[in-house]
Amino acid sequence: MADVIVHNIVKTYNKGKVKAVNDVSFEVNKGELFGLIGPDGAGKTSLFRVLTTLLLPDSGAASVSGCDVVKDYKRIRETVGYMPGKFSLYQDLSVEENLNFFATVFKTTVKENYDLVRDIYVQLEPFKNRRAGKLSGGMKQKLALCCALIHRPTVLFLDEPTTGVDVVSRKEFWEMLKGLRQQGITILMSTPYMDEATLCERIALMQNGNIMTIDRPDTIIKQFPEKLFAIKANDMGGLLNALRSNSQVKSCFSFGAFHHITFKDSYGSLKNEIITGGQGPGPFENAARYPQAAALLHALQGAGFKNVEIKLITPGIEDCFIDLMN
Ligand SMILES: Nc1ncnc2c1ncn2[C@@H]1O[C@H](COP(=O)(O)OP(=O)(O)OP(=O)(O)O)[C@@H](O)[C@H]1O
Repeated sequence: MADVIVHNIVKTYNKGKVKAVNDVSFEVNKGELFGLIGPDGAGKTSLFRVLTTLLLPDSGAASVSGCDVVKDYKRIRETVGYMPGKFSLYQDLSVEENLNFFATVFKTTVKENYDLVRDIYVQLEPFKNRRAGKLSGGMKQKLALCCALIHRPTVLFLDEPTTGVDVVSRKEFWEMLKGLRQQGITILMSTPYMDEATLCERIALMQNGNIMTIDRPDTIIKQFPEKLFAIKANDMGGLLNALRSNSQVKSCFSFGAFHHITFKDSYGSLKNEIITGGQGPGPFENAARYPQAAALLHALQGAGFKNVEIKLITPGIEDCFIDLMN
């Protein structure tokens, strides 16, 4: 059953000049962990603000736990939890005071719902008298999550909860979300980090106010339409230029230690073969099977590149995102 229903929502700013959310529709099932994945400016915050009744949509309809975001806004405010992207707790109040404050606003007590936040709050307890403004980024994030949960929401909206947080805290945060899902809370979270996409049950890839695709992360990856290769050499800057001007290369993007490329010829009968895993580092081996990759290797070596390495890889969500954008 759908807990969040979004139907043709449009949200514009500046008298329609900026289209932040462009006719977006999707549903989030009860108890699901759903990710809205997209870069800055994609429209994630605007959509969250519509769903949490902080902004009115220009058109379209949406409901959360059966309540309409316009007509039933009071009910939604009582039943959902919202952790905004910007830290929005009271910096001058202590950890404990912030939590008590949010519990009181929602006409409940910390004691009443402590079981829901206990696993998170125990990590904050040693600092319970510290002012929120003096907490580390990871601790602020945990406190904000506790405050968003303290009234036992049915749906939790988390707007970029891991942005600007260190890697260890990000990992811990995802562990906490798994725990919350076991409690049956529906979670809708947004993130600009593509690597977090695979931690969600389903994701929507969003760009310029539009949803490009919605599905399970592994399904989106399987739908990547080409063979993808990772390539590196001694001169990565020169390699990028060489690849982008090579007539056989269809797309080329820099991905950390490698560049990712696809070829114009998708290898005919191999096109629909599912790639099950990366083939590990090492020189490109199967020249007969992938003649264009072998030819490219040869051409690059001929052009003076050293230590050229090409390997067939499984695409990641970022590869899929770039492919859908083009
Ligand atoms: N109050 C506003 N007035 C005018 N334009 C706005 C306003 N808020 C957002 N926008 C614009 O709407 C578009 C979508 O912004 P939004 O904040 O919803 O995206 P986002 O994906 O959450 O990105 P970010 O992480 O940067 O917040 C952007 O072009 C942004 O500049």
